[in-house]
Amino acid sequence: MKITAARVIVCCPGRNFVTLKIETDQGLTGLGDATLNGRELAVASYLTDHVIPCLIGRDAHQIEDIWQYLYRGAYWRRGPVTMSAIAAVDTALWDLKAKAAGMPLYQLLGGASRTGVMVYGHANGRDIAQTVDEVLRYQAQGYKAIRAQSGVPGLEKVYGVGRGTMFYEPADADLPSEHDWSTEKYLRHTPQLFDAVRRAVGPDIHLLHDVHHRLTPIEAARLGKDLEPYRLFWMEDATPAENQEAFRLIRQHTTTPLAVGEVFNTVWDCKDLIQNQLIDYIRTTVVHAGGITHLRRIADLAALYPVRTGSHGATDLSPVCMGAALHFDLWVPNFGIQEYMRHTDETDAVFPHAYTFSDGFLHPGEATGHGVDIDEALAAKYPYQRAYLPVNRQQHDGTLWHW
Ligand SMILES: O=C(O)[C@@H](O)[C@@H](O)[C@H](O)[C@H](O)CO
Ligand SMILES: [Mg+2]
Repeated sequence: MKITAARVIVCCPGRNFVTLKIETDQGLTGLGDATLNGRELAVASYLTDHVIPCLIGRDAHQIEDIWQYLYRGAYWRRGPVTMSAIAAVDTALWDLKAKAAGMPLYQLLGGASRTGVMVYGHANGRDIAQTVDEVLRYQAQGYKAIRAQSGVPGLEKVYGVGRGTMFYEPADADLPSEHDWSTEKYLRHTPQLFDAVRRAVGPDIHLLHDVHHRLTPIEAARLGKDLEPYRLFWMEDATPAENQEAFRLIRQHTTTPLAVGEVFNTVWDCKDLIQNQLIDYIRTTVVHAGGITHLRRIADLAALYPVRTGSHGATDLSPVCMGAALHFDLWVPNFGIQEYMRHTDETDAVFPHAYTFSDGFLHPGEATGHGVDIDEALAAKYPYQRAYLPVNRQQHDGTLWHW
């Protein structure tokens, strides 16, 4: 099956998405997500100007060889732009191979290891009361796992709380908007949030929280200890993880499970975290960690320790990534949980898909391939609109901090 053409489709149905479409001489096409929030055009150019010329004429069935060619052959390895581009090619090729085999992607990976993919929803509120109401709303919809993020008294804007409650979209301006931050106010407030949430939902709902890289290791250790009475499923991105060793300090002080990795793009970013059992869940994704091919390698390393998967699934990962992720999640033996921030109706219309939600679980469906398509005519009605993620400054002196 020869690759005859490939093109990048950039669209903005409420937010920007970058999609790679690969065509073959057998009339089959494959899709891959290449969306990198706030840096979309960098990946679009990497694909169009540097990758696609090398794909034409290659055998689409040679997924591994093409992956190695694009990784080793780039010389400049790793990084979010390179690995998102490789991921898009890899995902499209797995889509093609499963379609050519006449089966859903999860069957090609090794079949279903579970009946469905447990997901967690995002309950966000401007304050504790509204966040509790949102958590109860998700519980009523059948979610078994719910992430809670709320505004912090004294801070105007914080991560995870957007305009309204149904959808949170962090890329909110033509140039980066500025948030203010106070670790002290956050550390005082968050245990109160989870005391109220746990009292409201009872003991059986999995509760999650995203610190979003904001704390130092010792501050993260303190928060982990303060949250222990509320039995979190995980505390995510407790501290920036370029220094993987930093998690050893957190690990020494708390039994609150730790998750990290949505910004990682190869196994090298998490090798030490996994091998030293400094985390419990690895959050790497199909779109940002080199596609299905590389994500399997990360999951296999994690399975030795035993670290489970908990892939990122925010609105800025397209339905193409979500579809492929669900096939991966249904198969992978050391599955933990899948984030499901949901997309808007206009996004879902551009990306028709086979996956379905029921009673707190997603299922990828039985369509061949990953089961997600793109309506190119509709996508063309939503041209790219530059949008940046915010930046964050310490409230007391304006120091640029982690967003
Ligand atoms: O866990 C999460 O969903 C967050 O960390 C994301 O919303 C993240 O802020 C965005 O994906 C960044 O583009
Ligand atoms: Mg996160």
